[in-house]
Amino acid sequence: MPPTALRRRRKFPSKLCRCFFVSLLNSSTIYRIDAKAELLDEPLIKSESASPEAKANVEPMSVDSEEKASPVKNVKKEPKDVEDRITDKKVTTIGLNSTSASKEDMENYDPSADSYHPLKNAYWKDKKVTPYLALARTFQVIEETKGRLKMIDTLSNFFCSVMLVSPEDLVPSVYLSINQLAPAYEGLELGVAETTLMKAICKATGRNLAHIKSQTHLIGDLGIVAEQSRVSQRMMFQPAPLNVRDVFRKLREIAKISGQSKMDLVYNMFVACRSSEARFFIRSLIGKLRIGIAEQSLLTALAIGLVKKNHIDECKASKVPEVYKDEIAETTLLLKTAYCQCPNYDIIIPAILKYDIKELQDRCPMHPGMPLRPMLAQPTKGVHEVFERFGGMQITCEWKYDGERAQIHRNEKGEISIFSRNSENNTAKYPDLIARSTGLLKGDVQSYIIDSEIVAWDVERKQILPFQVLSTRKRKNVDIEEIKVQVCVYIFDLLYINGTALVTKNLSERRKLLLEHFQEVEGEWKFATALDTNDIDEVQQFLEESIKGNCEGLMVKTLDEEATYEIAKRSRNWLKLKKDYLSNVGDSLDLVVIGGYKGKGRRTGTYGGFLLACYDTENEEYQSICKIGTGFTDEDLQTHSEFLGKHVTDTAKSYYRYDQSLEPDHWFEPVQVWEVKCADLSLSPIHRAAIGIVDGERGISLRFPRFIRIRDDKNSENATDANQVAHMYQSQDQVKNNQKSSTQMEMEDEFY
Ligand SMILES: Nc1ncnc2c1ncn2[C@@H]1O[C@H](COP(=O)(O)OP(=O)(O)OP(=O)(O)O)[C@@H](O)[C@H]1O
Ligand SMILES: [Mg+2]
Ligand SMILES: [Mg+2]
Repeated sequence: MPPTALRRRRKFPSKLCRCFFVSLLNSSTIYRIDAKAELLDEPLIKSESASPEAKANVEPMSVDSEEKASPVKNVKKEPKDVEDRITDKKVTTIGLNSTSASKEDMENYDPSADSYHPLKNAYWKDKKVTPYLALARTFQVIEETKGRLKMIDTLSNFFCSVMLVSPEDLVPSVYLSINQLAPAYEGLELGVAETTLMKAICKATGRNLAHIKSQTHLIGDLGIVAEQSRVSQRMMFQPAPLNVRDVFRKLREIAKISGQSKMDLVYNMFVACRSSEARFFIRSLIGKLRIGIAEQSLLTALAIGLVKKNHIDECKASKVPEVYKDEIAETTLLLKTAYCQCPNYDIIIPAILKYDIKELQDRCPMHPGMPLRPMLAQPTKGVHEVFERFGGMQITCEWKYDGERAQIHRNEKGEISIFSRNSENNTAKYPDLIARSTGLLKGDVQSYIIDSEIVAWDVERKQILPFQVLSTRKRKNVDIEEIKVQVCVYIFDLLYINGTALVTKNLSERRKLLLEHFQEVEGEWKFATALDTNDIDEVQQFLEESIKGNCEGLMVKTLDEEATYEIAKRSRNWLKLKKDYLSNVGDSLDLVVIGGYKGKGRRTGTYGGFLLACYDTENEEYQSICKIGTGFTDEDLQTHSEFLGKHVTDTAKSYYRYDQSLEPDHWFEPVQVWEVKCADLSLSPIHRAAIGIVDGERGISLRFPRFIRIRDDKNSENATDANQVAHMYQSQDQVKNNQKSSTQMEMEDEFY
């Protein structure tokens, strides 16, 4: 079955549309806001000698002490006097054009409510500056939400409000929602040590360090401890309320400075935090927001927010949800596609606000220095399958090198950047490549982007070394003098040259330009060994040669037809043919470790087994696929236990799908990906991988899974996708032949 036929219908747009419509239709409420109440949002001074009138307008000094780490939905009733100030006096009824925010609006801010109206409920609309509190409350409700669709809808409501009333805050709001300070590839990290934060919290709240430490140990979250500690905070001056753009600016500043001034800045910001702001400010600094919003959810939320914004005025009963469903799906696709070639919100967001979404791809072009999502390949299990797929199309076979994918960029200034498969900036890892990069050029080359594989190289024997050798190379702060593992780069594609993107050209043209502008240097820069042939025996022989040449097998690619470079796609125009998978599964899987089982016997003191999951990109959830206890050395288990022990969570994440019978001793955050091989894939009554694709009730599990290695170059959203799992299951011979063996009960590994 072709992979497209495996795709389930996307469920979420219609549900989201429903939420959207409910929220728009319920939005005719008339709001009562006290004109005076806006004063409550200003910086206030507590003064014992203040006049009674003055006092009436002053936020009580104890406001923090009244705030609890309570969910937004259980908003505490204000004391009568405050309530009076908001509602009793000078009550004015206003509609859409309200100009002032009431404390009530602020306290009740809940973008997850069915009645939420992105314009009417954006209580900051008169000031046009987004309060950090609105974002923190959004995070708070998202954290309490179970379903991913609802989480995304909530975030889209907030984004829509920002787009409508304070659009210049959209960039910082987006970065804060995924806890980044800049595009991921710039690698700007906060790096504030937990003890520094604890000290700042102590100083601000008067609590002692031992207390904060023990609370953090107990609760497992310094963010919550920080929020609760603020109950004891007393101060003469209530600092000005925080807003999104200042918080973002300050976080960037914090990332760039060190020592006492860093500590002071953290302290000053923390003191100004109100209610849940403290929780999320501290979590941002730690680097774990814990709201479960990652890149794909964020992009979906942005797209939905954009559609909501575009229809904010015209949403009448005459507009049927179906109309929006398609628009949401199209907008999401266009946005995600543009993001693959331009993963930079500083560029994308102003463009979506200014131009039609259909222009986005042209408005945000690729350019050197900014990684694009690499094209990926489909696994196959034999030369015959390759020929079945490609029919009469002209193909080329290239050796498949087993190293690390590298997208190498040179901009007009001559600066070189190297990006991993996962678009991480690996430039600092390869100073040796940068030093010798001019040797590669032939003729007039100012800028380029090449696609390649870096492999470890034995300089004396002049041969490729296994991946394991490359993985021992230092990752950061590499000093060129101290490099022990030499590397050679095997180039297989050219995506950009001298200001022109080549991704829409065919491989044969791209290859021609590659050979025209670049040259090989022995043991440093090589073109991937290739053979253009449509002869099945020659392909078979070339495969054998590639194995003798220390490669994994072949990559088979179309040359002229259907041969463009498909950014971010797992394309059927690139097939991988791996020697050791020719007869069974076709490929290894890259799975996320979501739980650990305590070891027994020899494995006491470490985890003895783990629960693994694949990633379902459509529902954005992790689905259990197998338990694993094989393939680990004692040292591996030690390393895994130490690392994963730092990422234990109290309960399973709301976006983990598993059967109760699999409940591990510890759940983990989805932080690590492992490459795993298995004997085959079978239908499972317990596991949830690809559930609903192949079978409505049963998922798919791996039989005899074996740990191969950690995939540092993949994050958990790059793990093997549910559709890939389904495809691998379907491609097995026994399934194809409809034999019953695939329905046998799973055989789990023993962990002892
Ligand atoms: N000639 C080549 N053309 C393309 N890719 C190559 C070539 N030689 C080696 N590679 C590497 O092979 C990879 C594809 O196969 P591999 O099984 O290693 O993928 P992966 O990194 O595990 O990702 P996935 O399993 O998600 O496809 C490419 O990403 C690239 O790093
Ligand atoms: Mg590889
Ligand atoms: Mg792989």
